[in-house]
Amino acid sequence: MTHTVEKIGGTSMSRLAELRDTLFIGDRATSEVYNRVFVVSAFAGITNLLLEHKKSGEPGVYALFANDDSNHKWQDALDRVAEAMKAAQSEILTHKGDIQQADLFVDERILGARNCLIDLQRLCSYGHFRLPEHMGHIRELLSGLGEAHSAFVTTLMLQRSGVEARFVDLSGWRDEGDVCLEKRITSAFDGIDPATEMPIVTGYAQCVEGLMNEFDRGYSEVTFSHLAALTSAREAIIHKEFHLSSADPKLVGEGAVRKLGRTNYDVADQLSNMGMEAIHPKAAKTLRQAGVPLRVTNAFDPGDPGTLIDDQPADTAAAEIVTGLDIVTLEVFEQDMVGVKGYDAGILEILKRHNVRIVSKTSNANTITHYLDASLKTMRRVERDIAKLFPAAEITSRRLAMVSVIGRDLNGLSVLTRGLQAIAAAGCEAIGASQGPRNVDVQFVMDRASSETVIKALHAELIENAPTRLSRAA
Ligand SMILES: Nc1ncnc2c1ncn2[C@@H]1O[C@H](COP(=O)(O)OP(=O)(O)O)[C@@H](O)[C@H]1O
Ligand SMILES: N[C@@H](CC(=O)OP(=O)(O)O)C(=O)O
Repeated sequence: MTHTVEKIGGTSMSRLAELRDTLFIGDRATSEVYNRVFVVSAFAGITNLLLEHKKSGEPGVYALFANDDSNHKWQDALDRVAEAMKAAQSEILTHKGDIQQADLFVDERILGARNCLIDLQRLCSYGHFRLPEHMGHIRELLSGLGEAHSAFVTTLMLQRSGVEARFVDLSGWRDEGDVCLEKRITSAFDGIDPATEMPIVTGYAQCVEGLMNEFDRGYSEVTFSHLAALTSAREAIIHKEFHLSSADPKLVGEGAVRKLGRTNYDVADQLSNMGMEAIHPKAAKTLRQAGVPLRVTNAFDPGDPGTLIDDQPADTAAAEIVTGLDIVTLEVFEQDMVGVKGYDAGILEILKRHNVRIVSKTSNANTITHYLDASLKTMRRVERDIAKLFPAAEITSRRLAMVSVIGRDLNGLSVLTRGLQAIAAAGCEAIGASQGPRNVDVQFVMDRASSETVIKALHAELIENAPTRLSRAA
């Protein structure tokens, strides 16, 4: 096969009209327009409204429906989704006929979802049917609305510009079959010839495994990687709003950050652990196993080759990325812990039960500290369960931040020492710091209020001042 499979994230999707003139068409000859399959995310913010906010946890339709205290709340939230979808498409579509078609599409899908949820509530008012058993399906149904919408709008926009674009809806809308992810993708691609048409594929794919159930947020990269692997793509490409850079350009400055020319899956894994999702870890695995090379590019800089991600080690040691994450530390202190086994296992079991993501951990004789990515509401439940299991323990949760310095090879760079000095010189305090013997990341923990200053200070010390061979971002 000679085609590529290319994914566009939500932030970039919201600038779709610009993408038409750079990524999709630009100054390409007709022959260069095709042999590219696009997988799209929902427009920025839509999945947050449908499910819950990815960062703040603010409830969307799903979360409101799940704690259904009043019928109005989730219904109003669904209305807000429709409004946001229509607002997004009005920025992109210019032809009246297209806008009308897209409005109808939104109305039809939102009405369908609304009816489905109402019917389910009615059914579950009978004792034999339990709402909790269906929540997984509801989450799947709602997720799919966002990507179906964005793919539909993208197709309309491209067709209006003369591209043979084809809407490929993997969301299973009103579909009867129970199919696995592989079948869902391969049967949708039956009869599609990427050489003569451009498939615009929904980032959500309905399947018996349940995409949300298995992979949760960031699922569009899972669809993307499977599609690339199953169709033996020449290359899998993720288009982002910026070049994959040594730090967030919005925070450190576009002029100060460096573009990553190349990195490996080890670094990509550390980035997703820090919530940065350079690529979903499960998606990286699929591509790695299928031997499909991965590239991350700036969607708005089409002439640039971007960052190649493979499984190769670095030629020279270097700090590559500085990135931060708000975390909650869970400290369990018990004097009797010293020399006794089983405390850690007990805590882990509780964290697993509450589905809490562990970012990192440290322990000593009588204290186990987990650095977690969790809401305070979940933390209260976790603390309650730990108190029940270890009644004599002192349990403390604190809202802090973690900043991590990541690179394929950090050996010999004294990242920990230089990092602590840079943090102190910037007038901040490191509450914790850790580095493992494998030396691909060094983590610093501090107050949330100082995390941005720390990112800038570490970036200046370890990347801007480093004599690396990374090139500057254009
Ligand atoms: N190291 C980094 N390199 C590039 N962008 C980064 C980095 N860290 C954070 N970002 C931020 O990530 C944001 C979203 O990136 P992107 O992956 O394009 O989102 P999406 O998947 O929603 O399209 C950008 O607006 C940028 O500010
Ligand atoms: N919009 C979905 C799917 C996705 O993966 O989006 P993005 O590519 O913008 O992370 C989500 O937020 O989970």
